[in-house]
Amino acid sequence: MKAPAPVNRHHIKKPEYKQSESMDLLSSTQSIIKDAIKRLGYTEEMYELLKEPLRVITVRIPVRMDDGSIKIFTGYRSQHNDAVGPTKGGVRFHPEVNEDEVKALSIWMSLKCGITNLPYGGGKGGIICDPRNMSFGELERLSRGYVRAISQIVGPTKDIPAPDVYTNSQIMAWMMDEYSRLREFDSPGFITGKPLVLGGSQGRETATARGVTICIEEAVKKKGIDLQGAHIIVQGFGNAGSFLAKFMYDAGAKVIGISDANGALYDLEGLDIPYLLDRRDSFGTVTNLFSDVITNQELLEKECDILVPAAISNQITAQNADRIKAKIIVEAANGPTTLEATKILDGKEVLLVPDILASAGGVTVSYFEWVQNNQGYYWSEEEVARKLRKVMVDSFAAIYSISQSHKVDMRLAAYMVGIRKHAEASHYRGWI
Ligand SMILES: NC(=O)C1=CN([C@@H]2O[C@H](COP(=O)(O)OP(=O)(O)OC[C@H]3O[C@@H](n4cnc5c(N)ncnc54)[C@H](O)[C@@H]3O)[C@@H](O)[C@H]2O)C=CC1
Ligand SMILES: O=C(O)CCC(=O)C(=O)O
Repeated sequence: MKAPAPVNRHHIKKPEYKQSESMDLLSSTQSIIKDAIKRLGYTEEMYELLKEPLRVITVRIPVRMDDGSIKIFTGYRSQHNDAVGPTKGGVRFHPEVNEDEVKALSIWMSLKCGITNLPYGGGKGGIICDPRNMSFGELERLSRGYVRAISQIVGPTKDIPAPDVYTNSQIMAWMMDEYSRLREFDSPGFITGKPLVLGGSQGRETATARGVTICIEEAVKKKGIDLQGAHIIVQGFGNAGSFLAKFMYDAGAKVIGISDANGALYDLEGLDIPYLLDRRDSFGTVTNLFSDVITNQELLEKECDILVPAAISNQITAQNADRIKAKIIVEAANGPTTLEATKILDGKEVLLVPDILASAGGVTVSYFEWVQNNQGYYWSEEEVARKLRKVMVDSFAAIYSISQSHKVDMRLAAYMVGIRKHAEASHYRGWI
């Protein structure tokens, strides 16, 4: 790895898509839900219920900017299905977030909670903004404004937000503080991913990466690969990607590539991950400190044993799937691989561990945080790690076994496991 050099932002090349390929996350997820519901023997009415969220709210949030002007931001909160219990899921701050994406993400949260057997349905939120160009004060006012705008439909027994792309424990703290000013019956269980001093859980910050790590450990056993010395590429160096890279480095694997929104670093000898972790900023950016960067798309196509997309959606498509050389892909990001690409990779016998399984460690420890908040009794990091491991190992085994017995790919198997609880609960409630 070369020493830091003057900033040289690499041009971000968008991935190419085939004309016929669907990049629409909502319609893609609906088509798999349809297949899963049918294979489980449920009716068309059940599909009609579960293919869309029960509730989606769009809000407009006026925020006083530092220059004195007022800017109006648009935000969303989507609640997929609350037959099992309150809805749960993160809030992303991103310039390209939109209503359909938030709807799809809330459906995926239901699937994750179904797979890990948490007493929740799925929820998700988003605000169209670019926090990288906003001050601390502007971000605080936006976070508080969002909570005021959605306060009627969220709460510790209704819908519990958490961090996602470009949001963090500080933003969760502001949101919790705003909620506690609005509601008489304050509870830290309104939101998870909080700082430890405000009722956060040990292990939540690293939970998504821990869950991905456990999936990698299970996947290499299936493929007969030794993790020690295995070559790993991680796309994204934020909460999910950076801790994952560190866990892989600590396990003796060789992390040969990492990336962020500006480009990618690649070194066949292995990157110095602790050095990079020390230098990344709070948005998971580090490559702008280097001059010898390649593009994200070039990185994805490099030879490796394990590829972990841990950034954004639609990165592996029908256009590049054929050129992907990894033997195992573990999806830390939500929706990084299109359906067409999933089929191509399955044909190449790549073991693909899907997002709704691989990234479920985050919501699992968020659930632990909510339980600890509700009982007012806090667990050690070891206890959280032990409980998380059991959930992830059992979930991986259940999905792998369904994929083998039904001769379907791991994604469809995960949908079959994840949707069942919501279908059953909706049925028992007499909705269908
Ligand atoms: N934080 C969590 O607990 C969970 C996160 N996830 C998913 O993991 C993924 C990453 O989330 P976090 O690490 O939390 O976000 P983050 O905001 O901490 O980091 C995002 C990373 O992606 C990079 N990135 C952004 N745009 C990019 C682009 N166009 N090309 C390449 N890289 C780009 C950023 O530079 C940064 O390194 C997302 O898909 C998120 O939904 C899934 C489950 C839980
Ligand atoms: O921690 C949570 O509740 C949700 C995490 C999340 O948004 C996700 O898994 O995509």
